[in-house]
Order: sequence, then C-alpha cells, then structure tokens
Amino acid sequence: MGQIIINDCTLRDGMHALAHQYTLEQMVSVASMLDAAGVQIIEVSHGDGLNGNSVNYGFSRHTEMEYLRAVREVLKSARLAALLLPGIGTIEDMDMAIEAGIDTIRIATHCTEADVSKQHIEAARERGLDTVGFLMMAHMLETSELVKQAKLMESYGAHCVYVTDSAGALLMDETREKVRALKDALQCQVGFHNHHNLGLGVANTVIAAEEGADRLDGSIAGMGAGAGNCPLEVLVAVLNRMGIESGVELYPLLECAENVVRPLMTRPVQTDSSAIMLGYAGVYSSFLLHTERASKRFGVDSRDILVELGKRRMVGGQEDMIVDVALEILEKQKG
Ligand SMILES: C[C@H](O)CC(=O)C(=O)O
Ligand SMILES: [Mn+2]
Repeated sequence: MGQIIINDCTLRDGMHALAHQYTLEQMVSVASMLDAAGVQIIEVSHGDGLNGNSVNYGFSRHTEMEYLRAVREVLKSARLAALLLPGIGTIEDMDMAIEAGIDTIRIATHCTEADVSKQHIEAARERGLDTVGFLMMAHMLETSELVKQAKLMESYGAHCVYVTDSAGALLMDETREKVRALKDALQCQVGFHNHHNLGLGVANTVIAAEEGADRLDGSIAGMGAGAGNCPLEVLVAVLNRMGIESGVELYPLLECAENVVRPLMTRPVQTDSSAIMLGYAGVYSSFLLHTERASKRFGVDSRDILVELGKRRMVGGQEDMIVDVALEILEKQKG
C-alpha cells in the first residue's frame, strides 16, 4: 500500500450542510488547522462546485475567488483543490480558480456521463493541474459499467478517478467490489468519496483503503451533505489503529472538530431520519436541505419525498424535481 492521500471536503461538501454560508474567517480557521495537521489536499468551492451559485443550488455568502484566495493565503503545505461539474462550472471558472491558486481540480460527472468531462479534464491537464475524475452516484451503476466510465476519464488524462458514493448508499461488499475493479483496470490512481447516511462512512472508506485506494476523502466531524462525509478524525484514528500511515496528525483534527466545526453547524450533521432515507432510497445527499424545505412548505413527509426521488432515479442537477415531487404527493394526499 503506497502513501494514502487525504482529500478534505469540509470546506466544499460542508457547504451543503450550511446552505453555502461559511464566513471567510471560518474557512480560514478550518483550513489552517487542516494544513497544520498535515492534510494533503483541501477542497474549497460552492457545494455544487465552481459557479454553483444560483437559484437552483443556493447562493453562497462569498464568491469563490474570495474563498479560494483567503484559504490559499494560509496554506503552508497542503494542496488547494476545487470541484467542477461540467454544465455548472466552465473552463473560465477553472481559470478563475487557477488565478486564485488551486493545484488540484476534481471534475465531477454523473457516473454514466464521463464523456462530458473530456474537455474539462484535457483543459486541466493542459494547464498543469493535478486532475481528478469524480464519478458521482456510483451505486447506480453496475461495476463493469463503472469501470468503462472510469477508463474514459483516465483516457482523457485524469491522474486519479474516484468511486463517489454521493448517496451514501453503497454497502460494504459493493464498495469493495467497485474500488477493487477500478484498481485492477486503471493505471492511474483511484479515490473514494462517500456519505455517512447508512452509518458506513468510515467502514467503507477503510475498505477502500484495504483495496488500495490512493486517495481517501473525509470531512471534519463529517461536515458534508446528508449525514455528512466520512468523518476525517474518526478515519485517521482507525487508520492509526490499523497501522496504515495517513500522514495526518490526529489531535489537531479532534480539536478542529470539537472547537471549530461542530459549533458552526446550523443543523446537526448526523444520521437522523431524513439522512438515513437518503442512503436507504439512494438519493443524492445534497438534496437533504432542499427536501426539508419542500417538506415544510407543502406539509409533506420528507421521507416520502426522498423515497419517490429514489424511485425516479433523480440525480444531481434535478433539484427542481424536489418541489414537483412534493406537490404530486400533496395532490395524491388530497385525493
Ligand atoms: C456536487 C456533489 O455534492 C459532489 C459530491 O460531493 C458528491 O456527489 O458526493
Ligand atoms: Mn459528497
């Protein structure tokens, strides 16, 4: 097993949990602690990636240029990353992020749509970035098909391709199978990102490590969409116990979780009933707050909305369907 690279998502996936409202001071204090702890990559973007600022996804408190620049200034050794979803973010947004000082770009597509990442991955490589492909909602695709999609990203020039369990729906054997298959089929690195909706955030990430995943994602105190991401401080504690070197110090992460991240949560990031339903029904974790808002607005049980979204196999970008589904359920209830 080579040196694992930890990619922290507190300041990007964590944006979902805060409806994209981090202050610059909060970002800077989390980033400095992560950097001092030895975290290798720190991701900063709107929760839905560069240029996510919109009615559909929610407006952030500051511009991405402001967030990225503020964090860049305090990093001493960590690489700065941004996430970009083709169709939301453009190559101009990538250039803005390069100007702000990113080293790594992660290009995310739905797991069946790797082909839309070609232009962005190629552009990132031309610009000299550490370039990552991120195959979202990986639970929706048979492993053999996921491998084909991953190979496409590799062929465009990705240095690493991720199995991304956006819904926190993967079971442990499924995680093992998918990560193993990508490791067997690809020459480039393989990464793993997940959500803790079924309480498997750490277990599945450890399985990914056992299967040789090169990059592992986590967030402090899980700070991410749904029940959050794999909680990074717990992951590091478990890896330490297993004798797997992460290069990251445990105590500063514990302090960051206790003193900085948990106190700023406006809604606890936890495996509560809505979050469990995300994993159970296989729904994109960032739909959580949108669904709870629709549930309140129309008086419809958020669990029913999530089950229906799962049945319809809704994917990222279809946030507008949450209101449609809530209204349909309401109509049915009225009889
Ligand atoms: C845009 C999404 O929040 C990306 C991600 O973290 C996931 O799919 O999970
Ligand atoms: Mn995520």
